[in-house]
Amino acid sequence: MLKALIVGASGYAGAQLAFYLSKHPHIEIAGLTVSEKSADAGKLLSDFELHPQLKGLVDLPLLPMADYTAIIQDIDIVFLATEHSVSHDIAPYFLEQGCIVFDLSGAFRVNSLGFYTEFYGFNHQHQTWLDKAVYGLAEWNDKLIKHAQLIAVPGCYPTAAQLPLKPLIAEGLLDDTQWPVINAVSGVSGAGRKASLKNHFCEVSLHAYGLFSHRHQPEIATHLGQEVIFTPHLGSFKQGIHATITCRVKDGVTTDDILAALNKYYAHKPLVRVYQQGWPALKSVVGLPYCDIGFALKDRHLILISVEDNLLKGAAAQAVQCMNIRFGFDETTSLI
Ligand SMILES: NC(=O)C1=CN([C@@H]2O[C@H](COP(=O)(O)OP(=O)(O)OC[C@H]3O[C@@H](n4cnc5c(N)ncnc54)[C@H](OP(=O)(O)O)[C@@H]3O)[C@@H](O)[C@H]2O)C=CC1
Ligand SMILES: CC(=O)N[C@@H](CCC(=O)OP(=O)(O)O)C(=O)O
Repeated sequence: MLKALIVGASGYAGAQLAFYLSKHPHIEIAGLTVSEKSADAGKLLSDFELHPQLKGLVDLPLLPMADYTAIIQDIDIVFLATEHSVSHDIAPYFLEQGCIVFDLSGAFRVNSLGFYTEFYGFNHQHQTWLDKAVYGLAEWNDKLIKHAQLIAVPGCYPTAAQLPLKPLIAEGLLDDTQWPVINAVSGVSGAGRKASLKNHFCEVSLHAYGLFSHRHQPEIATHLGQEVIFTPHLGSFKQGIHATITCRVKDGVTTDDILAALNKYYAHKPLVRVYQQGWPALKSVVGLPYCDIGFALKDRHLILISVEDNLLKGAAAQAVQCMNIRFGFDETTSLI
């Protein structure tokens, strides 16, 4: 059995990770941690005020992240389900101890120091680890993930945006003079568990945010190798991302070409489901680890629809998928 630690276990992504790991036949949860002064330190993760859905499944205490050396004993794998700057600060410690680290934050996703100053508001101090980090878009980077020590699990919006576009770019079907336009709506859990007026459920109706400035735009563009226009929206539902992506295809490209490209890359990838006709709705993926993709083509105008659960394929499920790939387990172990 491999021993895994989840840092930030009381958060939305951390609790989902704990659920998956509790079912995993090759993983033992060796520790669940929160911040040193967390109000939840000492409680069980399944406490009635935290994640009672895990009662009887993960009745483990949340340890305050005070003494790293005590926590790190015999740990093979660390999941960082923490805010970007926290992951940035603590990942090197675990890496230097030889742990395999899966970071769910954005702290190691783009290899550019300036990107962090501009979009994350902190100066990145770990160029060496940025150089070594592998971007965990599981369906596309499995060969690199297999040998990585630090896996930067993609953002929730970037996963939903890139999975439908990548096959079309790889097959040269898009007219690259027109940037794909990605409009995506996320549920409120995308903003994490900590309450604020901005993501207070009663205050949210449906609004766009981060116009031309959201940090996921450069993440998407970097890993697609294609500029995009990306506009995130917040909707009044709990979980899920629905992305509508409008692009222009090259002259002569047909519906069959689009379908053939999607099937070529995903027919044997169990966590991406391509609709052979029609397109998916959010309800088909909420609570499940899939990204579902459909499309419609009219003349040279293509609309791609992709849906995922932001906390699952957009975070915890993709992290576990990466771990399964990294350690040679079946990709879907404990996920489906
Ligand atoms: N929510 C989503 O849809 C997605 C989230 N992500 C990323 O995953 C990460 C976690 O997100 P999410 O679960 O939503 O966040 P939450 O705010 O729900 O949870 C954050 C967790 O981190 C803990 N924490 C805070 N500071 C520290 C610290 N210094 N040391 C240890 N633990 C700490 C919090 O507990 P406490 O404050 O009590 O210490 C809590 O357990 C973020 O980087 C986010 O960007 C990625 C994709 C999707
Ligand atoms: C609805 C909402 O607020 N979503 C978050 C993105 C989700 C997230 O946690 O960011 P990462 O995927 O980069 O880790 C945001 O827009 O900042």
